[in-house]
Amino acid sequence: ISSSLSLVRSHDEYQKTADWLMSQTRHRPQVAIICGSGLGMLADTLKCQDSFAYSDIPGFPQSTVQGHAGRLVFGELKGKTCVCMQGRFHMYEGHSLCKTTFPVRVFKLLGVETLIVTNAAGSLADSLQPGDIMIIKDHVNFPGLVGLNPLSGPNDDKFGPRFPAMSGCYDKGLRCLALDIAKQLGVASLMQEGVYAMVGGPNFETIAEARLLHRLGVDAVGMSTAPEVVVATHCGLRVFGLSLITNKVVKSYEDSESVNHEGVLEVGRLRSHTVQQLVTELISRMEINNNNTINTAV
Ligand SMILES: O=P(O)(O)O[C@@H]1C[C@H](O)[C@@H](CO)O1
Ligand SMILES: Nc1nc2[nH]cnc2c(=O)[nH]1
Repeated sequence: ISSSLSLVRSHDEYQKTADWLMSQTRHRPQVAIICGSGLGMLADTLKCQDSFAYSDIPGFPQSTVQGHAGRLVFGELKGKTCVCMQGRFHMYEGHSLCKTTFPVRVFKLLGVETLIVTNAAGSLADSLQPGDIMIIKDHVNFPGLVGLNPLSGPNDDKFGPRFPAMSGCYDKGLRCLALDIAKQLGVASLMQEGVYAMVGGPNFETIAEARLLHRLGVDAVGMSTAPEVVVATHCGLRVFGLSLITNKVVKSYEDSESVNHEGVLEVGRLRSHTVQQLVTELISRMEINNNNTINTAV
């Protein structure tokens, strides 16, 4: 914990990255999307793209995980300006939590109002099958519960309060809208709301851990998302989250199946079209209050 505190970033560092991006693209995004494992294709739907390798963006961390391309893509989607992270940062890669959430505050400084987080997750709920899409209603931030929190360290009042509330951090209006869209697209049978839990990873769960999470009321488990949502909520972003269920978490000693990352990516490919349709329609129909779209001076 003490080593992660020493890695806290200053407001200037976030601002420098935001200023650099604003000097390189005319897009002024209203919506940010973070793509989970195997879900990088969400960026393909953006028109008039400007894209940047993470390695070229000052201050940006680097992706090290297969299925996370490491590219930031700006573009237009159904009349809204978006920025999409093709690849996120995970605690298990060795990044501090400030680093894993660094882009979220940069998005805030770019004028983003709504954050869409996506991830690949294993299901604990019997009602969730591989290929289903879970709208995240709430989360359990296991690392956060024991003090591994991206907001640890001195609070930056310019971003938000010392003690932010987290009840209601997944916007109810957007969740209802997504369920409505699922009905219209004819994919309602694939979708339900549920509780996501973040564990540290990188190993998948033991059977005893899976049983514990199930008894605690967790519907799906993964290795990301919660820190990004905590930081986004702290700085006042509206959040929508979805988990693509890529596997069932093994809960029985009689079950000989086991999960692997290639299988996780494969389900992402199989469901890419549906996830793209849902996110596109959601962005199209969501109301945005700011008119942050394009800067003609760049
Ligand atoms: O970035 P996400 O949370 O989608 O990635 C999940 C969790 C691990 O990083 C990986 C395991 O296959 O997928
Ligand atoms: N922790 C965890 N993360 C995942 N990401 C995709 N599937 C899983 C899983 O079963 N467990």
